[in-house]
Amino acid sequence: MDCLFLLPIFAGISLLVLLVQCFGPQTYRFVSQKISNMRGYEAVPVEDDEEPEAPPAPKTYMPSEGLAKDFMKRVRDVGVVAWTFDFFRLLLVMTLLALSIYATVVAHAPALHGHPGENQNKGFDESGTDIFEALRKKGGKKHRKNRKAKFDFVTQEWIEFGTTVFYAYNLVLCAILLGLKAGSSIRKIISLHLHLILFLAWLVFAYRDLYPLLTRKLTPVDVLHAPAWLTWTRLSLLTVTAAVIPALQPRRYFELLAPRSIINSNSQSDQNEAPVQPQNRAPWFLSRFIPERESRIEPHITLTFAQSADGKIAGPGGKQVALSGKESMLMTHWMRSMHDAIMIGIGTAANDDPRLNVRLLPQAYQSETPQPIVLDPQLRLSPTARMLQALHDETTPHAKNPWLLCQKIQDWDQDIRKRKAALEQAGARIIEHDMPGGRMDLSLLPTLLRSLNVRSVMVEGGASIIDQFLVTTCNDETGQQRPLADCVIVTVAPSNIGDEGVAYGAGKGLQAIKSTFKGIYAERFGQDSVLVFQP
Ligand SMILES: NC(=O)C1=CN([C@@H]2O[C@H](COP(=O)(O)OP(=O)(O)OC[C@H]3O[C@@H](n4cnc5c(N)ncnc54)[C@H](O)[C@@H]3O)[C@@H](O)[C@H]2O)C=CC1
Ligand SMILES: Nc1nc(O)c(N)c(N[C@@H]2O[C@H](COP(=O)(O)O)[C@@H](O)[C@H]2O)n1
Repeated sequence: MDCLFLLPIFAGISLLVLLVQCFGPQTYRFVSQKISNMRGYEAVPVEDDEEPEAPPAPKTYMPSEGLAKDFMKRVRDVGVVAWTFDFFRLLLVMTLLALSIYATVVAHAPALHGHPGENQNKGFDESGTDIFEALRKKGGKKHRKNRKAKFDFVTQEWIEFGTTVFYAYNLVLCAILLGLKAGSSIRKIISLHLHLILFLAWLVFAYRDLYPLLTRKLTPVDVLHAPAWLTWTRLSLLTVTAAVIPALQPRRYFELLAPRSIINSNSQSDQNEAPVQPQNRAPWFLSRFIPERESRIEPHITLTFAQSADGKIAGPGGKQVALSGKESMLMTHWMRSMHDAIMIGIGTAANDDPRLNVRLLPQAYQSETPQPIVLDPQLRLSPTARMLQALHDETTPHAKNPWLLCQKIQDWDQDIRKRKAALEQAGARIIEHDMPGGRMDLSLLPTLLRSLNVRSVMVEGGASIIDQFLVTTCNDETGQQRPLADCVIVTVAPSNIGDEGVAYGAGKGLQAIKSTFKGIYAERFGQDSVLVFQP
């Protein structure tokens, strides 16, 4: 079999794998949710007069600023240079596709070279490149009468047709890539597929046409079937597409080579300090405990917070304290960027007025801002909260409309309804949930997250939320009980707050974590120790 037949096979395998990678986890989640719903109905009989739960409100996206501006924003997110490389690759693949169509037609025109086999020893007849003449003959009256003959491809025609299909598939992937968000998992997957199959195609062509040049007896295979200029043009373009572009295209993590600017951008007082390197480790350190988005099937829950050496998370009266140093704070922002959502209790939202964004990361990562979720049973969040104001601030274009999880609305008085209207007006999305006694049963959180299409959440406190996450369990896929949090990441600062500070875990601090989770890792970030616990 001719090894060029491998090209459409590569495209077919890539398409299948791509479909599994893109839709496999969703399908699994959908099926397992249906199964757990069915199980739930068996265990808890639904009362007759119970209202069926309303479907979740449609997703709120950042408002469009017009096609041109949205497009420029997307290009800036990906990086102008990286995007230009992608665009250049699209043009090259388009040219390769056109040349393959041309080669198919050449192979289809017997006037040019007859059956490929006939030319095997003498090479392609360069004088016969009047393709239009050849086509005219091929598509003549006699030929049209016999429709069947039109599809009567010889091997060489099938080979070129397969190559055309291969490039058409690559062209579709290149075009999709141009429109995808920076850092999205689907962008990473498609990019990997493109790199891999184009490189494999290059290997096949190199074996056919370059390897013979190193021998004394062999002739480049494709020169036997097509004009030499066509063979060498295709090989050169493919070399640029499959080898030069992937080698030269800037990668996102390159920016980490300039850590000093990232760290100092936020603080004047750091100017005279010696350069520090450890923050470079943050994404790699965290990736050991926080799975990649595309590999998540069940929602991943990370519980995280900072504490003083004496186990306090805030000062007297709940006063917010900057416990994390700049290195561990940067690590926390990396952690935020690695989750779909970030969740806090309304106590923290009211007390700290947090922004919950990734502002310490380089520009290219700003689009990785997680979805803010506030557990706010009575809708106490202020409509002027910073996370709502950010929606109307030009300097924070990636701010996401916060979701407020509140109790079901039927018994609500006029005041709460007014607050709801004001919060919605300010950009919040209100999600109602059963909260008997004003508390949501947190063991149902994975189910709720699945229904909201959230694959991972970083829970950032405060005290009451931390306490609940340390003791709540839920069912895993096999029905076994397991801790709700998949991992607990604690930044321990080398300072004491004193007895008046806000404690967690009934005052036991790290001991409370250790009773359920095993300490598995400790890493220094600047002056702070970051401890990781898993069940
Ligand atoms: N050092 C750190 O890393 C952090 C420190 N903090 C500190 O924590 C303090 C705030 O802690 P808290 O007052 O305990 O507030 P919190 O943030 O834990 O929120 C408590 C409120 O959330 C709601 N809530 C709690 N559990 C719920 C449930 N299961 N279902 C529905 N709603 C629920 C209730 O309304 C409750 O009053 C602040 O002083 C803040 O500075 C907060 C976050 C991180
Ligand atoms: N990692 C960490 N270190 C500290 O020292 C902290 N005080 C906190 N607090 C959490 O971060 C929120 C503030 O977020 P923004 O900086 O405004 O984005 C605060 O509400 C706490 O959840 N965390």
